[in-house]
Amino acid sequence: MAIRNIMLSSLLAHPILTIFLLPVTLVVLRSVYRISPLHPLSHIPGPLVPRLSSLWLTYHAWIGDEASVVDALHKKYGTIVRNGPNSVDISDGAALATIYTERGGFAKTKFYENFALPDGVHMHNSIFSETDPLTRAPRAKAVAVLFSTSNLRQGQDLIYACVDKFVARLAEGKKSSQARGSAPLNILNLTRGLAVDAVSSYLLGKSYGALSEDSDQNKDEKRAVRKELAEPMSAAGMVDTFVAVGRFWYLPSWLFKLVESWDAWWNADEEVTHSLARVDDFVAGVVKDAEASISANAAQWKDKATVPATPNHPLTSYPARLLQAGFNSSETRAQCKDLIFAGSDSTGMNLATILFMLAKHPECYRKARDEILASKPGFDELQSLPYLRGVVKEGLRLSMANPSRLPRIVPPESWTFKDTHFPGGTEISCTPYSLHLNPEVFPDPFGFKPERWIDPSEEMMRDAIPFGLGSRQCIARNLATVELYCAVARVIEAGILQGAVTVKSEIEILEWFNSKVIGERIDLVWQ
Ligand code: HEM
Repeated sequence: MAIRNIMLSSLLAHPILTIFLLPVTLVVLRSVYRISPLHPLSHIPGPLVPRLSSLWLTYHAWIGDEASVVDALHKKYGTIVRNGPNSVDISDGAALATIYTERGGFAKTKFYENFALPDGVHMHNSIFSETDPLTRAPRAKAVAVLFSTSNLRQGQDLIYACVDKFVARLAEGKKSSQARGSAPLNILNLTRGLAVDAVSSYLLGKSYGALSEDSDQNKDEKRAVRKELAEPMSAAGMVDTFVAVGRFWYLPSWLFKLVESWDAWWNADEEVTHSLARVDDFVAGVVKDAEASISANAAQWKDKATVPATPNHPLTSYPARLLQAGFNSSETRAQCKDLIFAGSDSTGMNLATILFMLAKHPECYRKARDEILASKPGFDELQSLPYLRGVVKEGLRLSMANPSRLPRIVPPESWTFKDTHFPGGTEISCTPYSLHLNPEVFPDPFGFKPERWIDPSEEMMRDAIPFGLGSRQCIARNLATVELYCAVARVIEAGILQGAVTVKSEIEILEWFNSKVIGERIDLVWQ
């Protein structure tokens, strides 16, 4: 009692010192608690610094080596490792089912909400960034049918139209590269262009026109496409801006907003501003078209059976479905913008990686070409060609479009995995990088070996999670898969990769949530 009174009176006597010392004391006490045996995760192995502070993960996310650094922890400490004061990563595929799939899986962590999108002054969570399953459900339900295999089959002409334009641009790029003495062609730019055009044509009811010279795009864009087919498409600035958000997504929301605004100001660039405005205009246009179509067809819509089933009909497009499900125009615009981002970055990166690997491994290219030329597959046969399937699956395994952990929260009732207990509220994750490069499941993990998928083990099927898993897996998995198969098959069939070689031996990335290809180029030249 006496000690307490002495402490209190000295603190009151020096209020300035108290204001300074109190938070420092609290931080020190919290740090001591986090590394003490009293902490509920004290039984999980891991190095000292991440146990002390979540700044460790924040730092590694920022510099872009999070996935490989966490993988190195697994190599040192085992399959279950503590990578933050309240955070654990598991590199054992047996944990996937409970974390992501069974009974809807565990909820996404709050920092997903840092990926919310603006529409003017309003921020909206997208289907991706929404953490509350009840809020996400009606939005996902409104659009899910567009991603069904039967809908995609009906919309195959739209996808093939984009793919054929892409193949033509790639062929032009090859010619121009050869004419300029083997100048490098940035295929990432073209694959991203295909992805934006496929998503916009198939889901938004109108092509963005990233690959078009003869569309109604403005002159600057036409010139950019013509110049060397390696200029960034106009949506690139917007896509890169959202990719870059992944480097500080672990920050608390208030700090995230400050850092994001500072970053936008510090890195202000005319091209990015133009890109953001162009995507905003495009999205505003498709939402307006959907609204006009809904009011023009109000009577027809009353009888749902009369609405045409074609996927790009103005009444059945992605924005039209959201509007008719009762979501306002502002939110619908934000959801559409998210598609342009989610749909172009990952599909573009995966397709470019597959083409890069085929150029790097001409023996694989020859096998895939022989198979395709022998079977002349239609849309429905593509995914059952064994070697082509191996090429696509191996590309998805190695491309690391989303290399880092997919974090979730252990529910309040807690969870025990293989005798290790995790209290409710623990941040828990599996990391695609560690699972995809696990030599016990994928021998010679860095090697590009399509044949390993001809008779895959159960563990391979379980641990390859390029699209995530369970109820929050990629909503557009079927669409992205169809795009990859159609594009890879048509590029191989056209013989464009004959004589192609890669400029670099590896694709170097920053391991942000959506990885960034360093230099934003994946170059090929032709010999
Ligand atoms: C090869 C291409 C693609 C890959 C590898 C990919 C990967 C992923 C992954 C890993 C997730 C889950 C993230 C998590 O659990 O935290 C995800 C979710 C999502 N993706 Fe994709 N994606 C691809 C293409 C697309 C496309 C083309 C679109 C849109 C047209 C899209 C839209 C979405 C959306 C909306 C979600 C959130 C789903 C939800 O939480 O309910 N993705 N994607």
